[in-house]
Amino acid sequence: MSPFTSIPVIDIEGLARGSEAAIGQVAEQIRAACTDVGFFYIVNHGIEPAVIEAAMESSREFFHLPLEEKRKVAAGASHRGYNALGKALMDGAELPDFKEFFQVGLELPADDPDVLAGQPLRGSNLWPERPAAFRPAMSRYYDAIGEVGRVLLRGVAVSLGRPGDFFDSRYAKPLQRTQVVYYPRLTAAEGPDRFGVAPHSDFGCITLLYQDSSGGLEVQNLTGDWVAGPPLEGALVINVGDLLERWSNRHFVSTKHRVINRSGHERLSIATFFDPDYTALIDPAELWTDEAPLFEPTTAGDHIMGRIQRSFGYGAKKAEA
Ligand SMILES: O=C(O)CCC(=O)C(=O)O
Ligand SMILES: [Fe+2]
Repeated sequence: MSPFTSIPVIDIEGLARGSEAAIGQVAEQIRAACTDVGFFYIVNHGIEPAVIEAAMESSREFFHLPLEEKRKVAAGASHRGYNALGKALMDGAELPDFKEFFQVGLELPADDPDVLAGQPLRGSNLWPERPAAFRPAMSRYYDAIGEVGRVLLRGVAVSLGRPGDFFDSRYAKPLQRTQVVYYPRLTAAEGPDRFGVAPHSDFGCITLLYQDSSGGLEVQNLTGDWVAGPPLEGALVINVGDLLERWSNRHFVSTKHRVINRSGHERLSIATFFDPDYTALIDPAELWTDEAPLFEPTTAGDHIMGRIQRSFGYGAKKAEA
């Protein structure tokens, strides 16, 4: 397999409305991209541009507020809300990521059994008072991108030789974490190469990313070269995370990537980690049955919490720098 030099583009229209043959064609492209690259763009995903623009605009306004104001919705144990500069340290990185971010999760009622049982990552979202449009705009985006995630997983299931609804029962109350990420303009103090996000692979199954026009996302191929993942009009960037790599018995690759904001101005992106239910069993023997499994079964929640605890100390460790 030769190392990739660009990221494929897949038109997913057939997944949402197409015939079995159309779904099969998209699934074939998804399979190739997940096997060889671990990254691909999707077009014709069906999200209205106005939904994306409203989320981006109100997020930009939020990040421009004074720090004291943003800190009123600082993230704590539930991992929802605002994270200031210095709060995220990728595994193995020397410096914390040069970014701020705000995280939204699945809204569950207080009497939901998982909430009552104290399941990690569950609970209510934290919403800032200002800007007033932030909550409705982010909630709409959250729902819309979750729908794209579901459609996409249909293609992923078929690409793995499973029925299109294979993932549905594993995504009843998904650990969908949607993060707006704000990368400040780099100044001389940081230097031109400071990582907005240090090289890492994503923790979960599937990530869906919208990025503004700044550029700066780079993806590492097998020979170690960094390949640009520039913004593409109307497209989302999709990538495989470690949990899907594990579930697929390493047939799908979770590719390292990084962000350096070389644009000379601020950069904004919205990353959605579309992951299964906390208790969903991740067993390669179930998804890839014709060979010996390389990994023990685990649950989505155990895997993701383990990774989150290594990267986010919420003040308890060196990420505070
Ligand atoms: O902002 C981006 O373009 C990518 C962010 C990313 O890789 C992450 O948050 O895991
Ligand atoms: Fe990432």
